[in-house]
Amino acid sequence: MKTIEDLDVAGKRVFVRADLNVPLSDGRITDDGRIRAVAPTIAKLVERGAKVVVASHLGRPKGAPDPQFSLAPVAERLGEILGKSVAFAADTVGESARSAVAALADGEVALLENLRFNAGETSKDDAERKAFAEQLAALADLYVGDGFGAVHRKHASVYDLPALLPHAAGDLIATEVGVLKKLTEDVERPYVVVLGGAKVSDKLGVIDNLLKKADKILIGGGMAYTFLAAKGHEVGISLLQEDQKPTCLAYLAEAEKRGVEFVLPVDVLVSAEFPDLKGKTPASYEVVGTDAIPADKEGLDIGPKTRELYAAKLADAGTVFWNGPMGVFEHPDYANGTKAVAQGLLDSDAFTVVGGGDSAAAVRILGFDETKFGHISTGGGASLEYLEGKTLPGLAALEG
Ligand SMILES: Nc1ncnc2c1ncn2[C@@H]1O[C@H](COP(=O)(O)OP(=O)(O)O)[C@@H](O)[C@H]1O
Ligand SMILES: O=C(OP(=O)(O)O)[C@H](O)COP(=O)(O)O
Repeated sequence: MKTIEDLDVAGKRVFVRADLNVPLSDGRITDDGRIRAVAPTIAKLVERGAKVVVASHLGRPKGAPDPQFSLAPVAERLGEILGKSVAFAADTVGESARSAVAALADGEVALLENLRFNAGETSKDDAERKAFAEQLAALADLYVGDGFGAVHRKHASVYDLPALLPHAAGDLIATEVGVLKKLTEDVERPYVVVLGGAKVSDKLGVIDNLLKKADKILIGGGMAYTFLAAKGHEVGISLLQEDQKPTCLAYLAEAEKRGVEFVLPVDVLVSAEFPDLKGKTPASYEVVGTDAIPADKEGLDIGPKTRELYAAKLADAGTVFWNGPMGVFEHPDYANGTKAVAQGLLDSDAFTVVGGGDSAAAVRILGFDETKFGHISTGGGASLEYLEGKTLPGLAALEG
């Protein structure tokens, strides 16, 4: 893979595909980790006299403009981090983008509006994706892929665009791949994988491969309920991937066959309502065993017994990979499971890797010192698929 040092960027328009998918609350950025992570690449290009065109997705808008997913607040924050103003284009490939790029002097930066406001970005139709990539290619001379969190997506700006322009990997991708590669080689054992979060359908599949590598797998967050339901428990109105129940049962059987400790929550915090994440008014919840979840309630965090159990399972770890918060950590009443796992990582002597936009944000928002972890990856799904040994579209495209 080429690096940005291999590109002659001075005076050229350089398209940087970043992952600036940061958590927002009421239009305010609650954690800027992903912006800080890619800023050194942008600063290096600025230093070398490039005209830098930055692009990213944010959230999952449905292929059309949706103001709640605008990158405008990110342009401002990126400018603060870089210490220079960042022009913001109100569209991605339209008049605003064209004029913002045309107005760039050497060493200046513009951020385009959310790539996913265009249906072509995520289209499953190759021709539609390529057509959008061609529109993006018209805005630049060179391409730098540095959106590690999105390299597992076969999307126009990640996969198709690098084929149209001379390209290289940015420094963030190089660092991420360097660390994660170590976890695919010989790891210090016991190797413990902790999985949670809300992107259940995306991430259940990776367990198949992790069963061949890990010594213990601890499940929490929204991921737990499909397993509990598969085992015949009532899960009320919790996150559930009904069609994946047979897969979950197969994983549990395979874990037993291989001697992998597969651990599910023994108790959870349940509520009839999703918490108020804006005002953070106190939640009303109860702690129940996972064999006693009421039919009209939703599981929103792991309970105190599970916190203790997971801390004990982490204590003797040699290596830990963790993706996905244990609960709806954005509300203080449901943050204790995530805190306990973060603390469990720090209390062990293990080499610890935390991956994922929300997991990394959770660690910082909950007050942990990020430098105490072995590595904080900007990608959750991306790092899991990398650990699976899969060819990731966004990395393969940079190799070609
Ligand atoms: N039990 C749960 N029910 C609903 N959402 C949950 C639950 N546990 C965690 N979450 C949510 O999961 C989200 C993060 O999931 P995900 O995107 O998969 O993680 P990451 O970004 O770290 O890869 C958080 O917003 C959190 O509120
Ligand atoms: O937040 C992301 O992934 P993650 O939650 O797995 O870390 C990336 O920005 C990818 O977003 P997507 O899962 O909507 O494609």
